[in-house]
Amino acid sequence: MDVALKTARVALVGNPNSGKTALFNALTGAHQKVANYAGVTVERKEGLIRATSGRTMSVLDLPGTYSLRARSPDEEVTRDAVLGRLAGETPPDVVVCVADATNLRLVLRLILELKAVGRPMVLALNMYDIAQRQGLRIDLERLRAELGVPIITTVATRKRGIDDLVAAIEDQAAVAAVTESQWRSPDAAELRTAAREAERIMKACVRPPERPDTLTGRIDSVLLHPVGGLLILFALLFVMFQAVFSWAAPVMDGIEAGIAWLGGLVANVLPDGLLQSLVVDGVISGVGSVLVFLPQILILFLFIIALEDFGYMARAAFLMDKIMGGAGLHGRAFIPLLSSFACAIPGVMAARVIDSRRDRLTTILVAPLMTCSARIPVYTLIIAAFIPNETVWGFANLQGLVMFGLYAAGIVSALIVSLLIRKVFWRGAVEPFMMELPAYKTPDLRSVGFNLWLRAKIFLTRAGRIILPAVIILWVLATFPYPPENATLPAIDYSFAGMLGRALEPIFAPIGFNWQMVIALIPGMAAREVAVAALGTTYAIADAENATGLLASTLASHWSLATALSFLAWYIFAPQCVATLGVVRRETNSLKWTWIMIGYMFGLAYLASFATYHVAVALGGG
Ligand SMILES: Nc1nc2c(ncn2[C@@H]2O[C@H](COP(=O)(O)OP(=O)(O)OP(=O)(O)O)[C@@H](O)[C@H]2O)c(=O)[nH]1
Ligand SMILES: [Mg+2]
Repeated sequence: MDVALKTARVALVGNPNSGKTALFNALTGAHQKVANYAGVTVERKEGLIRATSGRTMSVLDLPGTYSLRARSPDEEVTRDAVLGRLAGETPPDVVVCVADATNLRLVLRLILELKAVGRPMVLALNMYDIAQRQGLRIDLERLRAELGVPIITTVATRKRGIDDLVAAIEDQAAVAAVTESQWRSPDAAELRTAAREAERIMKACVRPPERPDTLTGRIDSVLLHPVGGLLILFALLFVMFQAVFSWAAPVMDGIEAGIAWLGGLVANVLPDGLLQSLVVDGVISGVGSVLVFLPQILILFLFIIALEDFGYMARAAFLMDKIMGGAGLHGRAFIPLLSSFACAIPGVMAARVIDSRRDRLTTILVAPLMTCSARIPVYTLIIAAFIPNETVWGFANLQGLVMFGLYAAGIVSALIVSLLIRKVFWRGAVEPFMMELPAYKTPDLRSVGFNLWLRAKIFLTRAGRIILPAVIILWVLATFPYPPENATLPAIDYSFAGMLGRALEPIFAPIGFNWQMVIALIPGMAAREVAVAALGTTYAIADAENATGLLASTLASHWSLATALSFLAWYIFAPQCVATLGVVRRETNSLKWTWIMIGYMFGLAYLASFATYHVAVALGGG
């Protein structure tokens, strides 16, 4: 077969945080996650390049690595992809080594290793904008001659140099590669030779920057200060949760009013009866009760995305390292745990950056305790209904403070649980922190905006794919069978849902849950925010007079404070998300550990709710 006609396969390889994914996105038009810290990409992602010549090539984005001598599962993915060891895959036709032009020293060794593999290669000198701003002088001609590979300078985030890069890749794709991958793990002497060679090339080709990045150092002396740094971290978190409540309030009121208006409108248009009930009590109340929380989720993500782009997250990891190490967590567990604030699924996957299986398991087991964004609707609903919106100590909003407390409860229990895991299952020292601190970058407004839009899309898609079907099923269960002629109780009491709720109620009565809550917990296993939708549906049907009222005020009139607090405690711990359990099963490759996680989380949830309920009742909250 003609080489030129075959779809060439291209692999992007390079150090962590060198801009591989940004380049992948620029080449393919994809929107994979890009952030300013090492270890963002943990699996291979494939895309298509359409060259101006009309040719298409497939391109692989890979996890970052410093060497082909892989230690952690994510680095193994890269090694195996480069060497063509993945099942059913041949080695790539062209390897594109993506280098951070401002940080060539480390990548040179990787380039030498990659050259030894013997695939046709292109070097993309990325972040060239920063190199130029710093006045870093790289002798490109000399470097090209030393390395014997074509070099293209790129600015992935601005899509600069992309056409040249594609052209260079096409040229290399025409070069016949050696058939066998020749790489084998080097011994100590070879490693030393390679390091010396890299150092020599570095000296020969790169002049130190005229305007070195002193800003990063100056900012770090403040943000990484052992005491001041931690205070700033906590202040940031505090402001974040205050903002989640105070900034979101007006928009949420608007959305709530819109949903109530829509419900009223549809109720007028549709005739009384089953269809009206399905649309108004089921779909609009249920889905609407979750949609209201979109502004809060976006505000939270605005903070997270901006801090990630700025380069703060790796610093936060550095600051937390002592505390995490004390609790038996690996230094590299921070990023997986941080990702879990969005959702435990990417968090559990991000644990692939940890090389020791035990440390990885510990991280995976506690990741779901981090407050994922699906808990926000549950937390906010209960807080809005039961915690007064008042200012304490003259500056802090009480609702924001409670939210902060719930997040803190998740973090603290993750630390305690990992400590216990260490005590019960294994001992031994944890590895200290080992992550490069990236240079600070001004967050790019367009990419922050775009990432927020992606978040909104994820949230809305969940509302359509998970919440909508769940509320429809629940509506059916809560409506049928019809009550008997001489019924004395509300109709829902005679329905399947009512029967189920009543049957399971005794299990949950000791922790203060009523049967409506029990009903909400069952579809709430699919995903946490479904519980809010389910409460919306259940109470809309059960409480027909109040149906147009807002869910928060309905709950406030039906639950005691103790019940509400107990429900919050339940949601800190309970493993209410089947998708996470599936990913834990896949990533640990062990049913045993999945069950251990389910068991300990339900156990903690029940205990915490029990204690919360009884303490609250004793203090007069019954
Ligand atoms: N100024 C500038 N920033 C860039 C450039 N390319 C990437 N970045 C930024 O560098 C950071 C890292 O980019 P990523 O694409 O996530 O890096 P990666 O190599 O995929 O990182 P890992 O997946 O963790 O290995 C992000 O903040 C990007 O916005 C560039 O050419 N110029
Ligand atoms: Mg990446």
